Amino acid sequence: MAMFSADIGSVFVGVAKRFSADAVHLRRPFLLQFSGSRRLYAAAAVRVNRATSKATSLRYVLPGLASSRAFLRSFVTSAATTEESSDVLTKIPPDDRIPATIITGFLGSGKTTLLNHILTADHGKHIAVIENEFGEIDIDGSLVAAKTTGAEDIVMLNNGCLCCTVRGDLVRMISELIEKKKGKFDHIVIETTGLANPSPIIQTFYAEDKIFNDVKLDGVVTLVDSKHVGIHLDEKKPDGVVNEAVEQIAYADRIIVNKTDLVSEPEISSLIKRIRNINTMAHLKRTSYGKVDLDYVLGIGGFDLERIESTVRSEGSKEDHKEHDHEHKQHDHDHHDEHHHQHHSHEHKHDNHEHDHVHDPGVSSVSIVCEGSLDLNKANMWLGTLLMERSDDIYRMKGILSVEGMEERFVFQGVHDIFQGSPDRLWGSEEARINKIVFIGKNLNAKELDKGFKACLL
Ligand SMILES: Nc1nc2c(ncn2[C@@H]2O[C@H](COP(=O)(O)OP(=O)(O)OP(=O)(O)O)[C@@H](O)[C@H]2O)c(=O)[nH]1
Repeated sequence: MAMFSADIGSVFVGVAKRFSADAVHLRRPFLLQFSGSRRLYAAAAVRVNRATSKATSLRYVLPGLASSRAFLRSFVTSAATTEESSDVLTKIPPDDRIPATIITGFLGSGKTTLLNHILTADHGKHIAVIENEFGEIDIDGSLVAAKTTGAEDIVMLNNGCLCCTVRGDLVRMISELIEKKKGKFDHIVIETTGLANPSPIIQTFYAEDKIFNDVKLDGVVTLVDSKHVGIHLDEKKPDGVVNEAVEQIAYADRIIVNKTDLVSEPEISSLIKRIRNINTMAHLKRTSYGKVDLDYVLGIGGFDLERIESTVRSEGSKEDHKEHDHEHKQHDHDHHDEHHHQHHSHEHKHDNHEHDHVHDPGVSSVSIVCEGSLDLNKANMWLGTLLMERSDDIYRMKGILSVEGMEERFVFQGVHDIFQGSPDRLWGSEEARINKIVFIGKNLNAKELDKGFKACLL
């Protein structure tokens, strides 16, 4: 069990076990534990390390006192690797990390257009931009620079795709930005190449201490070219090769269906259905020339435990219309969303052949909604085993859980093998304890997930 040098004795911390190089299956439960009697908890954001026995980082996100969520703090642990014992040093920086937004989308989908829209809008933010151009000439960089008034800094990442060869450069650049310009900008926007798979970029924010300590991932915004995306979604890739267009949709927190001026209404509707089949969690908007409100793309808290509710509640809603833009307004529509949510979940559980008979390469969303309380040990075992065995295929997940003996709801989110969870508000005395989980991933078996989850209920 890990030990913490910081004064968190009163905090009951669940610690994931570390695994040796050849460990494929859990020897002990992947674990979150709670002290039912205290309202002070630590949550664990845990990177399950299957691939290496070298020291890596476990991350724990400490919500601080339950009443003061604004003090969400993070502390990083550098841990030894033995399974049974590890000395963990903790640092607790204040939660003033700089938010970073990833803008992705296939070639020509409108990423630079959106970026220019962001940079030229009147939002008072100082934005540092990281442009990833595939090739030696930074065409996008000059396009952005030419039109920019709001960018504090534009850094080019050339000669490679952010998702593979230049990931190290991304780390270096963000570190340099922070070292040299900290305080001069308050948001980072990263525009990926059209061929980037967002996953490794997302993981960089958790895997790299240098970044994690100073920067928090705010969200993944995916532009979709309504006119051309169909061809890319249809493209059959060889085994083991990802379809970037599908992946970009799957990882998104916000989907912007762009270039709607070039297609008919029925085409847009059919595309939105198809997108929803891949990702039910993201908010979605249709537009042209990337014209969306800035708070739709900046400050969205897509990886923020405190905002999970808005995702799982609105999950399944077809589209963000004007009146659904803001979270506080979405709450007015709870009943509607809830209803739709459950209905949607049902569809996926029993019929994966819905929605125009489209089969994007095995990437889909699965929702589980059911009332009851979980046996903690069983839930730990189930979730832990699932992540150990399937984390490559589970792109993103979010949920709100009811755990037996716990007065608060437990909220969590994950990206592959990174898991982050925390108790949040108390369950209401009259409130039905309804668990909600959404998975987005490859080859998900809805029935199996549903069965596995329900077997953890008391
Ligand atoms: N008709 C139409 N054209 C658009 C729209 N949005 C962007 N464009 C145009 O589409 C072209 C590509 O837009 P960009 O913003 O450069 O797209 P991108 O995703 O940055 O492109 P890459 O960097 O090549 O991946 C440009 O000529 C834009 O002016 C739109 O909504 N409608």
